[in-house]
Amino acid sequence: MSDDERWMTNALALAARGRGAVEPNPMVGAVVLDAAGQLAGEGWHRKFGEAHAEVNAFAAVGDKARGGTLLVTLEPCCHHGKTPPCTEAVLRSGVRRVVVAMADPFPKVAGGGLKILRDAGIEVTVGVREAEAKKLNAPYLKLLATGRPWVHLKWAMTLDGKIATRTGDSKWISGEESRAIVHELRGRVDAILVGTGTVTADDPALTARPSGPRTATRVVVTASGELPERCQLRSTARDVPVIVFTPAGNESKLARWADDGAEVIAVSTPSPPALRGRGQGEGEERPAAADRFIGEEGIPPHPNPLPLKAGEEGIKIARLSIGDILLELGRRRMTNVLVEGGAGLIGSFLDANAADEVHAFIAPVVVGGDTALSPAGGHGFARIADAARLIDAHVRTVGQDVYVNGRLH
Ligand SMILES: NC(=O)C1=CN([C@@H]2O[C@H](COP(=O)(O)OP(=O)(O)OC[C@H]3O[C@@H](n4cnc5c(N)ncnc54)[C@H](OP(=O)(O)O)[C@@H]3O)[C@@H](O)[C@H]2O)C=CC1
Ligand SMILES: Nc1c(N[C@@H]2O[C@H](COP(=O)(O)O)[C@@H](O)[C@H]2O)[nH]c(=O)[nH]c1=O
Ligand SMILES: [Zn+2]
Repeated sequence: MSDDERWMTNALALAARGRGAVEPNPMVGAVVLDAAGQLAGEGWHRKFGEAHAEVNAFAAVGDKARGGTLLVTLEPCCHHGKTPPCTEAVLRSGVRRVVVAMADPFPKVAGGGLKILRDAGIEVTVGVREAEAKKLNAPYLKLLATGRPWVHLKWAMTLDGKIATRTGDSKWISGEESRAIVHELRGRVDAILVGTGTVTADDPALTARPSGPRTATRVVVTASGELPERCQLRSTARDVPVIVFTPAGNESKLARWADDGAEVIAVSTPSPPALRGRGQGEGEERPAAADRFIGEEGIPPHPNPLPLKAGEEGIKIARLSIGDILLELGRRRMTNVLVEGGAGLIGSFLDANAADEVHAFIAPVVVGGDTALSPAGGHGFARIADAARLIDAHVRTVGQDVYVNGRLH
C-alpha cells in the first residue's frame, strides 16, 4: 500500500465519523501532512451546515501545511454553499499537493474544485481509494444520480425463516444486541417505512432508543387507507413526524390521522387503478421538482415483471409505485431510508427492484407454521439466477443471532 493509500484510508475512517449527522451532504474526511510527510492535522465534516473536512483539518495546522500535502476523500468544493469554498482554504494553506479519492458529481462542483487547484499550480491526484470512497458515500451518490434515497431493508427472522408466528406475534425474535444495532440504524436514517400489516399487528413506535444523530420520519404505506384508529404512530405524530402514503381517494379515511398531525400524501395512481409497476421498471418518470438532483439513471427494469392483476372479487387495488414514493422522499432530500417491514412492504420493494442494502438478523428460534410470514412477500423471483443477491455479505454473530449485512448491487 502506498503512503497516499494509507493516509487516504485514515481520511475515509475520519469521514465515516460524520455518518448520520451530515446528510444530505456527503461524509468527508481530510488529512494534512507537512512538507516532510508527517501528520500535521486531520478533520472531518461533523454536521450538516457546519465546517467542511478540509477547513477542520487545517484549523490547528498553521504554517506546517506549507509545502505539504492535503489528502481528502472528496473533491474540495468551489462554491459558496452553507460555508465558503474549501478551495480557498486549500490555496491559503500553501500545500503543494492535493490527493483526492473521488471527484464530486454535485453539479456546482463537478470538477470545478480540481480545476481551481490545478490552475493555481497545485499537483492534484484523483482516484486514490476511489472505490472505497464511492462505497462510503453510495447513498449521497444515489440521491444525486436518481433523486431517490438509499433503501435499507431490515428484518429479524427465525431459524426457519419466519418474521412472526402464524398469529402475527413477533416480539421479540432477535436478541437485545441485534435490536440495539437496529436502533442505531434508526437513529441515522431519514425515514422508517412500514406497511399497514405491521402497524396493525405490532403498533410500533419506530423511534430510535437511544436517539441518534437524526430523527427519522415514520412512514406508513397503505393501499386501502385502512389503518387502526388507535396506535402509537398516530398518537405521537405531533412529536415525531409521520407521513402516510395512500392512493388518491382515501383522504377521508385518513382525515383523523391528518387531524392528529400526520402528513397524508395522496398519490394519484394510473387510471383505472391497477396493480402498477410491481416490476415494470416503475417510477421512471420524474417530477420536475426533483430534476435538480436527477441524472440519467433510473431504477433498472425488473427482470421478473408481474402482470397486472385484479384484487379480490375483481376490485382493482391501487398499489402505490415504490419508485414514486422514493422520489417524493428524495425530493425532501432524504438520503437513507429504512424499510422495517413487514413481508408485504418488503416484497413491494424487492419486486420494484428498489432496495439497496439488507440487514437480516437470524435468531436461533424455530416457530414453524405454513401461514407464518417470511421476510419478503410480494411476487418474488421465478429464477434463482434473477434473485436479489448480496454482493458483499458481511456475516457476524451478535449475541445469539447471526447478522447478515450487504448491498444488493
Ligand atoms: N420480524 C420482523 O423483523 C418484522 C416482523 N413483522 C411482522 O410482520 C407481520 C406484518 O406483515 P405484513 O402483513 O406483510 O405487513 P406489511 O407491514 O408489509 O403490510 C402490508 C400492507 O402494506 C401495504 N402495502 C405494501 N406495499 C404496498 C404498495 N406498494 N402500495 C400500497 N400499499 C402497500 C398494504 O396495505 P393495505 O392493506 O392498507 O392496502 C399491504 O396490505 C406482523 O405479524 C409483524 O409482526 C413486521 C415487521 C418486521
Ligand atoms: N420483531 C422484531 C422487530 N420488529 C420491528 O420492530 C417494530 C417495533 O418497533 P418499536 O415499537 O419501536 O419497538 C416492529 O413493528 C417491526 O418493524 N425488529 C427486530 O429488530 N427484532 C424483532 O424481533
Ligand atoms: Zn467544502
